[in-house]
Amino acid sequence: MEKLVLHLLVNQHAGSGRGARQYKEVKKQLTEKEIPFESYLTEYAGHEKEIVETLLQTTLKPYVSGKPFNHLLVVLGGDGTLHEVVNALKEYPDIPIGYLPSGSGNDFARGVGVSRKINQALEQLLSVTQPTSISLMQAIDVETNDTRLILNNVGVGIDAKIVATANHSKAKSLLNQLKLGSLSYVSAALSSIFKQPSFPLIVETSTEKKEFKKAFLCTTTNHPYFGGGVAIDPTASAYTDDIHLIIVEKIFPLSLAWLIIKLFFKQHLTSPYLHRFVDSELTLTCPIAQVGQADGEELGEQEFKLRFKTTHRLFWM
Ligand SMILES: Nc1ncnc2c1ncn2[C@@H]1O[C@H](COP(=O)(O)OP(=O)(O)OP(=O)(O)O)[C@@H](O)[C@H]1O
Repeated sequence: MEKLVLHLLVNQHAGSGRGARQYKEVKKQLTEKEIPFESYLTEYAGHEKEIVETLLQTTLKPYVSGKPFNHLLVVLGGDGTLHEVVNALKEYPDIPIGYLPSGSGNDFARGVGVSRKINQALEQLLSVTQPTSISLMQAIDVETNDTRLILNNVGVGIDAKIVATANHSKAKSLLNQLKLGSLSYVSAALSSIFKQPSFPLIVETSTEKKEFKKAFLCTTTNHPYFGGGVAIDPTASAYTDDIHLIIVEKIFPLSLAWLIIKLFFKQHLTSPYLHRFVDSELTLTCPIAQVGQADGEELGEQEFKLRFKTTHRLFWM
């Protein structure tokens, strides 16, 4: 039987340089184990798509059970890099993707159970013999019909502001060097939380329509984690078709502080200030411009009308 060739798509800048260090370790391990591999290093944001398009023409094939499968695409980077690759392969859900998390937050790895220790993640990857189907969200812009695949979550309001603050903070790089990348989201949260205004929001599920006049946090999630390991909905799972939406309305600072404490102890879902919707399909309308984020990538400030559905793709895990 031919050996599986790994095609490593690497963002060396992920996790403020963690990607480069982990790539070195992975190369060493693969060479020692005599596992054949090719590397493709991203040189700029968006380069992932071009690399994937070239590989699609030359190398990548869908997985068919019982047939030889010789070339595996493996992403080494953070959630943002994986998001780009998954979207570049939107039309090819049967081409499996392996993943070695090297970002700051690594929420997808947490959500699907991939180790955030590089050697263990590599061991996990190399022990896989057949791919697993994982549920992703589709975020469809109702006006334009543009569709993005989402690994983790889409946020409007405070979590998007936290993502933007973390992405541009000098502390992120320092905290990543100290292997405390997740804390960059905590420090961004502390500096953004009292600046975020409330905004109106309309939620439509298959059974109800609800309007919020003063929403503050609005996160649609595919699995429990956002913001580098905060379990925003501990009951969500990337192995089911349910989409979980969490909304928190603007409340007094003391009540908010109490809710945040409960969040860290995973006791927040029972709070009267928190609204939770679970459905296989839902629509979210924010009629005034707000900041948004998708898998930690900034969507800028805009009005949102998004329909969420689920879909599946194969991962080598
Ligand atoms: N060579 C590169 N130079 C600059 N940006 C890059 C490069 N390669 C990829 N990118 C972009 O960098 C962005 C962030 O990458 P990624 O999310 O993987 O790392 P991170 O932000 O450190 O991790 P996390 O999302 O877990 O916090 C992505 O949008 C990706 O497309």
